[in-house]
Amino acid sequence: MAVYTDITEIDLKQFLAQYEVGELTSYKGIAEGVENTNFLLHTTKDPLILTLYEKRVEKSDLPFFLGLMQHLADRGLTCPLPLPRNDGELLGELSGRPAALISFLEGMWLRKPEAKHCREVGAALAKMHIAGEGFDIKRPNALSLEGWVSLWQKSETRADEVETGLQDEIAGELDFLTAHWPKNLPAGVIHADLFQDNVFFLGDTLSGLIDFYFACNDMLAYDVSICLNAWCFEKDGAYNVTKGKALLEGYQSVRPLGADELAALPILARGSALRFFLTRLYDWLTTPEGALVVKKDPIEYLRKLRFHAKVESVADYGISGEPA
Ligand SMILES: Nc1ncnc2c1ncn2[C@@H]1O[C@H](COP(=O)(O)OP(=O)(O)OP(=O)(O)O)[C@@H](O)[C@H]1O
Ligand SMILES: N[C@@H](CCO)C(=O)O
Repeated sequence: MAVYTDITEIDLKQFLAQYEVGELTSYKGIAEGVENTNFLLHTTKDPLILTLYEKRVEKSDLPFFLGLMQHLADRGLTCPLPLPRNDGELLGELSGRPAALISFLEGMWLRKPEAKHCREVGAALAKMHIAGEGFDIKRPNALSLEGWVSLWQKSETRADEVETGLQDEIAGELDFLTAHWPKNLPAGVIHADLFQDNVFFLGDTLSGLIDFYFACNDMLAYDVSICLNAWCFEKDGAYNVTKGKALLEGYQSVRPLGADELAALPILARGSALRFFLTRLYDWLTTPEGALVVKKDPIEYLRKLRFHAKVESVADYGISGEPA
């Protein structure tokens, strides 16, 4: 459960008085998610999401995240919209945390996605990449190579508690990725965390994307590799080539990948697996016992990393290496 910060009804009502959102009728904490605190609010008008931004969100990044949602929604992408306060500001404060009200998006996330859903996710990611063009605030990816090295420095001495031999393996991996990380691939605004719980469906139809709080500027194909990792492996750790093919074809039906992007996919996927391994490892080692949050398994991402390290070409992902 991720309700890190509690709120009182009195404080909430004072906070809501700064918006044109009707009268509060009920509110409850949302158990899902690991990063921020979310509440579902019912009012005499529309339902709303209240987000209190927690440890990994820098307050200075919030204009990027909130502005991006507005930019994408203006360009037809279905995503939540931050609501302005009466003074025009998108950001306020509640219980000592930066806080925003966000429009409620209909839909549910899928526990057991199939290939047809992966195809839709690929297409939606490509649409997001195109809709992100022209967004004028920049945010470098804080969780790319340099960020990985500093995260690793915080965990490395305890890494072998999770699996023997990890210290050497990850140090070697970081050296490899540092030496071979692609440069000059097409870049733009990426979501950077488009996992199952951040994509809503109504029936089999994708109804919207949420949680833009890792969004940043980076290589577009890196975002594709994040989705391959998040959507195309089974619980037993096996890569599902049918899902991978569907996701990549879905993406390319909107934005074909160049030959350079296709060739780089294995190393990008290796890097994105390392990124989620490292944040999960850090949380695994630092989250106190009894904390009301379900810790995510770092080893799941280590297995994915090892899979990509053995991939020889994109044919292993289920598509040809020729640009579509
Ligand atoms: N705009 C929205 N409309 C409807 N439900 C939402 C919305 N935003 C968040 N939620 C609900 O809150 C949950 C957690 O939200 P979110 O994924 O943004 O949290 P998080 O802590 O940042 O999560 P993560 O662990 O994915 O980074 C979602 O799974 C969804 O149920
Ligand atoms: N999607 C991330 C958690 C949110 O940042 C993970 O599964 O590790």
